[in-house]
Amino acid sequence: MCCTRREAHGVIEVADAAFYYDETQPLFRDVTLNVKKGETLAVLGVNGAGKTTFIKCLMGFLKLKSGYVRIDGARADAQGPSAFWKRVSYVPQAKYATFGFSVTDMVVMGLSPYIALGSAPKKEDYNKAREMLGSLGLSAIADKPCTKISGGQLQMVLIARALIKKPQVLIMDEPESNLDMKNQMKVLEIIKWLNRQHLSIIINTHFPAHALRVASQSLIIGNNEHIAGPTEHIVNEANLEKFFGVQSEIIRSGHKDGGAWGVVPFELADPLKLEDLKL
Ligand SMILES: Nc1ncnc2c1ncn2[C@@H]1O[C@H](COP(=O)(O)OP(=O)(O)OP(=O)(O)O)[C@@H](O)[C@H]1O
Repeated sequence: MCCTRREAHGVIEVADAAFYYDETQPLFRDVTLNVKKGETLAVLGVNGAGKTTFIKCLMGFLKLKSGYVRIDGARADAQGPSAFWKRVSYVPQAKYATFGFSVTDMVVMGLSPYIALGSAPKKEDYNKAREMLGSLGLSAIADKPCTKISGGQLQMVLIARALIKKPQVLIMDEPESNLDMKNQMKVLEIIKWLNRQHLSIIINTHFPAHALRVASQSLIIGNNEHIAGPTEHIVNEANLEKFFGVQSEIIRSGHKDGGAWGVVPFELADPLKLEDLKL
């Protein structure tokens, strides 16, 4: 059966991508991958490996040193910001809010590519925002200032802000890192549901089990090398030891919805020398 060019080549195409801050220490090079419609790619790697840098390059916040990114068939660096941000939503790592916008105002801001410059949001925009907050179980904090909610609540609000404009592509930087167990599950459920709505998603994550659960493809960025491919080939015990220096056991539960995964780390490949620590 025939398919559209986008389905064949991916909604997000990355070709031969390379980036460094310091030329002698490239963070990644020759990264080539395709994320198709309705697929999730998980990006993993140790702290400082370059995961955030990679997604900043995808969104044009940083310019690749070589290679290119295509979103929906068009070079990302050739699309105007308005066209680009109608297609793509970004959920940054939520630490704390510095501006005291209300939660509802923050979510309405997600519609900014559709609100003409100098115009105020309409009543229907606020209604959409309240509906989105309701769907994510956040109605109780709708009127609070973002400076007075927790880091995890802010993370969920930023997800609501990203989804309100109905993007084709969602890029999330460690969306579950700040969240309690239930909210982590909510984020994973949201990702799977969005895939079923044909969104293409990239998440940076520190949870290999989450990659196994929601991502059909994974990229692990390491020191001087990377690997990418189907998640079950990439996120395995050998690669967790190689790229993270941790010996672990991967366990699959018999959960009804495609299975849930557990990654049990049991030993550092390079143990700490705590006997040298003078307390
Ligand atoms: N603006 C910058 N200038 C120079 N070096 C930077 C800059 N931003 C980040 N780096 C360095 O680039 C490397 C990759 O950083 P990045 O934030 O992409 O890592 P990460 O994999 O997302 O880490 P984490 O898991 O800790 O969030 C780190 O060594 C970091 O110190």
